[in-house]
Amino acid sequence: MNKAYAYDLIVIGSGPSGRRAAVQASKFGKAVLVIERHQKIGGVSVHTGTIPSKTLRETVLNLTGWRERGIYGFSYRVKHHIDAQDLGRRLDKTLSDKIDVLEHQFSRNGIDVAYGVARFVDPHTIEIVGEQGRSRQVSGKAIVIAVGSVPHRPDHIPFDGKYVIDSDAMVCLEHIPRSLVVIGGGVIGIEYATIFSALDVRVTIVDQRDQILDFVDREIVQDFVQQLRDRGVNFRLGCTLESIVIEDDQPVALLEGGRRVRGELLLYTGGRQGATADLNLAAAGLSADGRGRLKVDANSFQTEVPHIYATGDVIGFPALASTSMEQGRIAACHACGYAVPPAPAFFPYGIYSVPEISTVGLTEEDVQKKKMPYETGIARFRETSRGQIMGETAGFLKIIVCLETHRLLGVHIVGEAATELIHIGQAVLNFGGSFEYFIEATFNYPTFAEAYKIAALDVWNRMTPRQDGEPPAVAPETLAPERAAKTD
Ligand SMILES: Cc1cc2nc3c(=O)[nH]c(=O)nc-3n(C[C@H](O)[C@H](O)[C@H](O)COP(=O)(O)OP(=O)(O)OC[C@H]3O[C@@H](n4cnc5c(N)ncnc54)[C@H](O)[C@@H]3O)c2cc1C
Ligand SMILES: NC(=O)c1ccc[n+]([C@@H]2O[C@H](COP(=O)([O-])OP(=O)(O)OC[C@H]3O[C@@H](n4cnc5c(N)ncnc54)[C@H](O)[C@@H]3O)[C@@H](O)[C@H]2O)c1
Repeated sequence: MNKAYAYDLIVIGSGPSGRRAAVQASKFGKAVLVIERHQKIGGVSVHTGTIPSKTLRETVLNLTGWRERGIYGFSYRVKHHIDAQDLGRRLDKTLSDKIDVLEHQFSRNGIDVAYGVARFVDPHTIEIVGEQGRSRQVSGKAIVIAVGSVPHRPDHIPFDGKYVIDSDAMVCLEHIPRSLVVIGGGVIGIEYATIFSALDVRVTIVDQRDQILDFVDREIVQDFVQQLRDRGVNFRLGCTLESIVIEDDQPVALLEGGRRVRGELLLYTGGRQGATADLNLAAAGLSADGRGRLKVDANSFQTEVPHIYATGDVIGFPALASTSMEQGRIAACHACGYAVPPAPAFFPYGIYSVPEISTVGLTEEDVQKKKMPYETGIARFRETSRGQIMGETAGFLKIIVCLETHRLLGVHIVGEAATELIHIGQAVLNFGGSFEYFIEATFNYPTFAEAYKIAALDVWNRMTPRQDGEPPAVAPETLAPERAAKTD
């Protein structure tokens, strides 16, 4: 242990990034303290965000029999009357198992945990204010701020926990509403909207933008939106929420231009903000932006005060549990004097809507903007044997390929297992591989992964000279030399 300070590393926050930072530093033999304001470790990810929402999704898919409807018809149900208690039961078990694993991880790695609100006294000293206002001070050679984020709650939204709620309240609903209005078609809004639509709840999604999920490839979003419209989800896009009133025991969203949208419950998911309000950042020589976020060096995650790092949601984009964990690990390595390379260029997005969406690399819109010569290949899941066995009637995988180098530029998937499948594309992309890898490699059969081969063949067929005199869809000079030779 460093003599001048009580701890080598103090981590504020026990979410994914704080946990990774703490465990990494303890593996280097450092004395580590994690400070957590809640009574259980885990962060947003475990208590109100990632794990609860994904558990809820899995419960809904299982109890409704959603995955079997392609085979047995749309009226197929595993359980006919699903109530909030049915949803809560699995959630309680998953969360208590998860917390147990995390607590054991901390104790076997010798990580100290202090429960209370952390605030800076000076750049190396933190006061921990516990229950009943009891406080103590600790000092650390290095500090990681991993305080995460909280839902953005604008003043004009009348949150009351009954008619108008934010995403934190979605994990403890006492009953399932018959209709739901979701304000905000970002990832959180879309995930909950589609999970509740799978429960036969009437859902309306309102967003001020003309399109939802604007960072996702348009062809994927168009297919996704069409699937949702087909099952009765309503969209009010390009509509800004002005205010909310309660009429006849129901919330009514009043939209710019006079439109009204009514439902039994209104979920507001208009973004999140960094949870820095209680940190007394000025005492550490730091300040946050208007949304509570901190600025860091993109490679080391150091703030302007070099021994203080910030990781996870508190630094803003991309604000994912997956990327937050990596940031925490890299920051701890840097703080402990261990050089690690920066994270690979492309990370995946997994949107756990019903159906799933996952994406890595450039979208078709990106390559068009960059004026790169490209070709796309598509595989429908219903064309894969695994898809047929599982009754998949929708969903597809799209690859984008550079015509000059044949390198894979992007992979975009909507449908079952998208969030797992994406990692095959991610590996090829980050290793700089060409799409021919998918053609030459042998895949397990039957699998959804076969879709990569089908999509790659789709590209290949369009690039390959035909023997019936018809020109190929893509000029032959775009073929790599060794490929052109093979087709002679
Ligand atoms: C509904 C929802 C679904 C999501 N789904 C996904 C998903 O499927 N996949 C994905 O990758 N990401 C998902 N996310 C995002 C993911 O949860 C976050 O990116 C992740 O939790 C951020 O981790 P973090 O370590 O930055 O902080 P957090 O998980 O936010 O944890 C921060 C911790 O710091 C503590 N803290 C704050 N201030 C103080 C203080 N002053 N003193 C002491 N402790 C403090 C908090 O109590 C909290 O426990 C989802 C988020 C939400 C809200
Ligand atoms: N699966 C995942 O990876 C996952 C899941 C959930 C959350 N997250 C993370 O959580 C973060 C927050 O997600 P989010 O969905 O709350 O925020 P967001 O910022 O992504 O989306 C908010 C949406 O609300 C709309 N909006 C805001 N105010 C509005 C108004 N007054 N009227 C109409 N529309 C309005 C915005 O146009 C935007 O589309 C994201 O950054 C995401 O990375 C990730």
